[in-house]
Amino acid sequence: MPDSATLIAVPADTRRFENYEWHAAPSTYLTAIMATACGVPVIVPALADEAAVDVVLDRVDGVLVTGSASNVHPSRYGVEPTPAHEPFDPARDRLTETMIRRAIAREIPLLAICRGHQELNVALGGSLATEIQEFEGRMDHRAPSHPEQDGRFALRHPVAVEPGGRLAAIVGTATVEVNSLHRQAIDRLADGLTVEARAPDGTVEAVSVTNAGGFALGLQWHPEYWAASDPASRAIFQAFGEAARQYRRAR
Ligand SMILES: N[C@@H](CCC(=O)NCCCC(=O)O)C(=O)O
Repeated sequence: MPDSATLIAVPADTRRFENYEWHAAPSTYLTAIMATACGVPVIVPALADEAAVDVVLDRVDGVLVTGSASNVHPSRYGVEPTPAHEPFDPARDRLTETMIRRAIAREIPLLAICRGHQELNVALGGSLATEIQEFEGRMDHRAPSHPEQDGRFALRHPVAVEPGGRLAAIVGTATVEVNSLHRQAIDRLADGLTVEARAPDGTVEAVSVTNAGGFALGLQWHPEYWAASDPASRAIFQAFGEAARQYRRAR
């Protein structure tokens, strides 16, 4: 049951269809916010400038940065763009960079998923690697080719959770089985981030903001997809919702 007083900002992707440009977010994230975090999602268009982001952040209790098929523009982490880095969404890049930095500065609870996890690293000065499946010793983290979304999310791999870390305190287990739908990953970890979980090939699967006063997590996988059924995914969304309610009560 959503608590109508707890608002979660969700920065939008831009998409073009039916001859219009849309600012949108996938419903899997919005549903997990409502049903499991028990908050109300507020999609923020990728038109918002810095002043508008501040106005939004004055009114929300959490920020959830979604995954996306698009990639962070490599110029944001000092790399020349190549066709392998495409597709891009520069409007989203601008919005999320501002929103992530400001949410952290204000200690607003932050949950950054997949592209969001990568954006968190870039916003704090880290870099990304692309086509990681082509690197020696790395796994293929891309989604299986399948006509149904359940099939694309079906392939699981384990991640080892750092003992004593912030993620470990939420999921309560040494490993979690995660889905995997990405071809980029953290390369240089930003100063200010702590690794919370890794895949068997060393890929950074989860991070926290080291000095964050509250909830500030990035996850390379998609807990939103299984938030209703998988205990670790549910625990992550419940902890995020609880952090947002605490933030609302405190402000
Ligand atoms: N584009 C980045 C981030 C991956 C990501 O956010 N995936 C979300 C799911 C998209 C889908 O449904 O395929 C990368 O590839 O690493």
